[in-house]
Order: sequence, then C-alpha cells, then structure tokens
Amino acid sequence: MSTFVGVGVSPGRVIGPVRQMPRAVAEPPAGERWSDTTVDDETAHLLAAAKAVQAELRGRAESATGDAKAVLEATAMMAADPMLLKSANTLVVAGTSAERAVWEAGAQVADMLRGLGGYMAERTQDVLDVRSRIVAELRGLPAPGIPASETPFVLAAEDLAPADTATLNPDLVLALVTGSGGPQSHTAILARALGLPAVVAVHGVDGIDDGTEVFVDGAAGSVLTNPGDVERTAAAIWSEQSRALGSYSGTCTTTDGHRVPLLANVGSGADARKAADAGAEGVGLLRTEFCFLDRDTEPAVAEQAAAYREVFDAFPHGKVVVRTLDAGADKPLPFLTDATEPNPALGVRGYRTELATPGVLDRQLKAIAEAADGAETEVWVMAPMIATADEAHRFADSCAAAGLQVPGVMVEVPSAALTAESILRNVQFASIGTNDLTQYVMAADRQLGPLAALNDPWQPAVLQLIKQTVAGAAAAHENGNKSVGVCGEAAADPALAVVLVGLGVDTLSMSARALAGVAAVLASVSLDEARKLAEQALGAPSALEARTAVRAGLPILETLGL
Ligand SMILES: C=C(OP(=O)(O)O)C(=O)O
Ligand SMILES: [Mg+2]
Repeated sequence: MSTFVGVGVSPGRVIGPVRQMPRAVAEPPAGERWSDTTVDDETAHLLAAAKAVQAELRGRAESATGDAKAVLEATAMMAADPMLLKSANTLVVAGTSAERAVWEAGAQVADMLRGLGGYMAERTQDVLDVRSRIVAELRGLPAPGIPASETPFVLAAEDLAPADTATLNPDLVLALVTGSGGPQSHTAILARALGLPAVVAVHGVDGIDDGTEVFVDGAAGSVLTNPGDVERTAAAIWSEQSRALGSYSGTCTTTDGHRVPLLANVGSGADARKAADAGAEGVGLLRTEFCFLDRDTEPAVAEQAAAYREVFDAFPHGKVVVRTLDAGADKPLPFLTDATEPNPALGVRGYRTELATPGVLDRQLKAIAEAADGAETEVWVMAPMIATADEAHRFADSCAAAGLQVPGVMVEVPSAALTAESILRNVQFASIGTNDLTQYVMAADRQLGPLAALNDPWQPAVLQLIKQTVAGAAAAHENGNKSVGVCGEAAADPALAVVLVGLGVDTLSMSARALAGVAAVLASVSLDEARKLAEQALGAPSALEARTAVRAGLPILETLGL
C-alpha cells in the first residue's frame, strides 16, 4: 500500500481503479517528411487513422447524453471533414509525413473557421481536438482527453481544463485526483459541482499505473493504493451517509428561525435547471463567461439574451444574480483578453476589460435587459473585479442606462473589502468572491498546488476582510439596505458557512451539490451560536486553528461525514 498526499478539495471516500488522462499530444516537428514508405501507403495510413478516430468518437457519442453527446457527435463529424483530409493529403503527396500533414491542415481549417466567425468559429476547438486525436492514433498513443470507459474509474490527470468538463460523465468518474491545481482551481470547482471527491496537488500521481485500485479521501486529501478492509468500510460508510443526507428542502433556517437563502452558482441554463431541481432558491452567481468559453468572437446580443433567458426561466419566481463577463486569468476569452500579458491575474480582467475593449459590457447589459424583459425573475447584475468606488459608480451608471434596476459588485479584490462602505454607497449589494479574495490577499495564485495552504478561505486575513465588508455594508445602510452574499467556494464548506452567517453574511451561493450539507449544518445551530463560532474563527491565529476550533463546535459534521 502506498499513500499519496495532496490537498482535499471536495469531500467523499471512494474506491476504484485509476485511469490516467493522457497528456496533450505534442506537435510533430515542422518539416517532418515521410520516408521508408510510399505515398499511397502514407495516404492510406492517414485515412485509416481518421476513420478509426471517427469510429471511436461515434461509438462514445452513442452511449453519451446531453452536452457530452453533442460534443462527441460534432467532433466525430470533424474527423472525416473532407476539407481537413484533402488539405492533409495534398501535403502528404508533397512529401510531408502524415502526422505533420494533419497537424498543418488542422491549423489551416481552424484559421478559416475562426475567420468565418459566429457558429463556424465555435467549431475551431473541434478541429484542433480532432487533429490531436488523429496524430495520437498515427503514433499508436492513447487518445487525448477524458479516457473512454464502460466501467467506473478514478480519473487521474495533471489538471483538467474547462473544455474537458463537457465529456466528463459523473456516472463513470468516481473521483478526481490531479497533480496540480489548488482549492479554487477549475478541477476543484468542477468536482464540488458534480459532488465528486477530489484531491489536487498530489505529488507523484502520474506514476500510478492504469488499473491500480485506489482509495480516495477527498476530505483528508489522500490517495492510497491497494486499499484494505479499513478503507473499504470507510467507503461503504461514506456512500451510506451521502444517501442519508438526502436533498435540500428549499428552505434553510437556523434553530432559532433565522432564514439564510441558499442560492446556486451556475454557468448555463442546464446547470440552472439542475440547481432548481436541487432546491436552490435562486442563482447567486451566473458565471456568464462559462456560456462562451471556447468562443473566439463576442457572442451577439440575441445569442447572449437567449442563454441568460434559459437561466431566468429555471427560476421564474426566484432571484438570479448575473455576473458580467469575468474574462482573464483562469478564464481567458480571446475576444476580450490579451494572452501575452505577463501577469494575467493582476491584469486586464473582469470589469477592467471595459477599459481595454469598451462596448462589450454595454452590449452584455443590453442582452441581460432583453432577457429579463417579460421574465418574472428578480434580476440582479454584478461586476467582477471591482477595486474602487469609482468603478462601482460607473458600473451602476451603465446598469441604469440599460434599464437594469439592481446593480452590485463582487468583493474579491482586497481594496473592495477595505473600502466596502464607499463602494456600497454606489450599488445595492455585494457578493464576496472568496476564491479571488483569498488569492489576492494572500498573494497566492489560486491555480498553484504548492500554495494551497495559503489559498485557504479560513485564513485570518480573509475572515477579517469578510467582516470588514459586512461592516461597510451596514455603514452604507442609510442609502438603502445593502445585502452581502458569499458566492465563492467558501460558502460550500458547511463549517465555514456557519462562520459566514455568524459574521453577518445574508445569503450563500454554492454548487447545487453542496446545498443539502450546508443547510443541514446551519439547521443545527442558532444565530447566536453561529456568531460565537465566528468569533472563535476570527480569534484563531491560523487557518488550521480556525477550522479545527469551529469544526469541534459542530458535531453534526462528523455524523454526516462532512
Ligand atoms: C466566485 C468567484 O468567482 P470565480 O471563481 O468565477 O473567479 C470568486 O472569485 O470567489
Ligand atoms: Mg472571482
């Protein structure tokens, strides 16, 4: 038995065989030519590889559903695209190796699609995916992306990109284990959204052979090979506990009747429908950039309005907080962000893109207003990465010009927490983004595994900034009630959720999977007890001591296996 230690980012204990995600396919060397073969054989080799890729993708599409099916079908079609194969063939006839030929032909087709814009530009990623698959097939290597499997497995990878998520089938993937990534990385957010146990920043994960049985403990942050009886019992208990936790009733109240609206973080209409089914009272964070990842061009107003309307329709009587595009750093959008910035997390991202690319924000606000027109949903709009009261003021003006009544800001830059009072005099609400707030106040890149201990929302500095934001909102109250929510991943940690409520946060927004656990734990304390636990957390000298002290005061966590 060997133990691998990492950072637990999504709780749960499971046992299953490992499947390694193949590494990205390396580019065949420029100028590579075929030799020791004939042009007919090289051409036949190319066509056979393209056919094999198509057959494999078609086979997977047949057994897939929803988004994954659509992605697989589109990619399967691209594998036999006559333009791709014809251009590759022309290069092979001129002496280029089949691998290099399909690589260059793929780039040409991708450029052409990009130039056409709109729907065609969205196919760029499919062509690039297909060319990698054909090259892997020609080299006799496993296909890139999430491995195909008919039986459940523990997915091991260096890291997951947002684009991998469409083909990740949560019925087959038991847990995620990655070599890099931090607690707020995409892998972590995805794992919590899907309710999958996950451990990130695991050193040596790439050395675990395919098929090795492992025990993953997503709370402890450990991965054990060849588990024994103790681990089997722990996994069986976890599976029973998660069944017992059941689902969220739709109302969250402390023992003394203090209501805490629990909302969901979503990135699409499909997510929003799932969140509504899971009992969420509304959407506390619509990550609009998730509707348009992989897009090279700005989506048209009508297209945006249709995407937002789908989300509103999932909550006809609830509230939806739409966040304007948060492009940049971990969420690049080629039509808004500059990929060559030396320091993207501190660069032109979030609301700041309005300075570099004016107009996109106003068109997005127009689309939100169009989508809200005729919907009964209560639509709130907030800007990401607000750092000054002046930015808040300008954003509120832009919202007013678009006819949007409830402007707000995300508090995720320390300066916004420190000046919350003057910022909130300009807008009606704040939503604390603890993922970025932690990264910025601790000066620790949220994507980096080795910095995971710094990147912890239990850090005293983060708790102080949350307290300060709540105090700022209270001080700005004379300009109308200012609601403060938390939509970062901190809200999904049931123990920290109690602290947040104790600090005076009004609403919590999280992935739909976390709702039941957070509601159950909040229902076990009174508001006064939550305040006392918050005091204890604030008084602790370290993240670890804050977490330990609060967890000790919440015995229900152990009972529920949270
Ligand atoms: C909710 C947040 O936004 P994102 O994770 O999308 O940056 C945050 O920063 O906490
Ligand atoms: Mg953020």
